[in-house]
Amino acid sequence: MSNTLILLRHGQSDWNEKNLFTGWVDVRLTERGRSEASAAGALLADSGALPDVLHTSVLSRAIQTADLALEAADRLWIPVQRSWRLNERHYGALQGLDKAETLEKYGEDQFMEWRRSFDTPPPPLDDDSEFSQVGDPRYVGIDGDIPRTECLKDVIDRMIPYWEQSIVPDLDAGKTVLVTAHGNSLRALVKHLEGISDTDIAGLNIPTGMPLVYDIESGGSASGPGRYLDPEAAEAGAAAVAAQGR
Ligand SMILES: O=C(O)[C@H](O)COP(=O)(O)O
Repeated sequence: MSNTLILLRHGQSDWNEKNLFTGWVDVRLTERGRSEASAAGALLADSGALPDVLHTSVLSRAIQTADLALEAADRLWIPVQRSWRLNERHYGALQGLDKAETLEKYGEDQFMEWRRSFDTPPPPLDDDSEFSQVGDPRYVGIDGDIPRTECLKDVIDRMIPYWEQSIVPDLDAGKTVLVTAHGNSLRALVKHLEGISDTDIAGLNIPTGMPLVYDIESGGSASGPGRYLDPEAAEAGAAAVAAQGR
């Protein structure tokens, strides 16, 4: 007997539209992002994948996306748990930089190493940067320090404990679980669920606002690969993410 897990990357954000590295900077959805989120909720309702519980990051773009999707699916009332462990990868000193300018300045290899390598973080962000999260009240009580940069491996290390301790128990209790999060925190979770290698994960891009559904066995293993509810739109969205900066 398996239970349903729905992964949903937030809709287009202001900084997605402007082509800026975002990470932990708390930007909001664009109008297009809001429509993507509502359309995702309508898809959930149409497919009968109605969430019983929501897990989100503590970043507004994921929270807005969940609210809009759940409104469209008439499930605004479900219980919610939020955790910084589902946040986007901290993009270090790249936060706030233009992706195309960064590609031009540092070249393809360095750009892709920072963007998609498994274990090379970008340079750390200074605490006095306008894009730093030091002092942000939502991170009071965070165990350990707020990251100043992260690679994908770091995201896996801080996200998997939350998966195991908070999300898997909901699935094991028979609930349909919606997780609204981010391009790289969801890449980390998909890598874990599908056993994707450290090398091959570089080729995986998660589109904005496209529900990705897994059947999860007791204990948290996926019974097969994830399936997008709208595979054609998801493929086009993933290609657009891959092409950012170009
Ligand atoms: O933080 C960001 O800039 C995006 O959410 C993800 O960016 P990426 O696709 O360049 O990793």
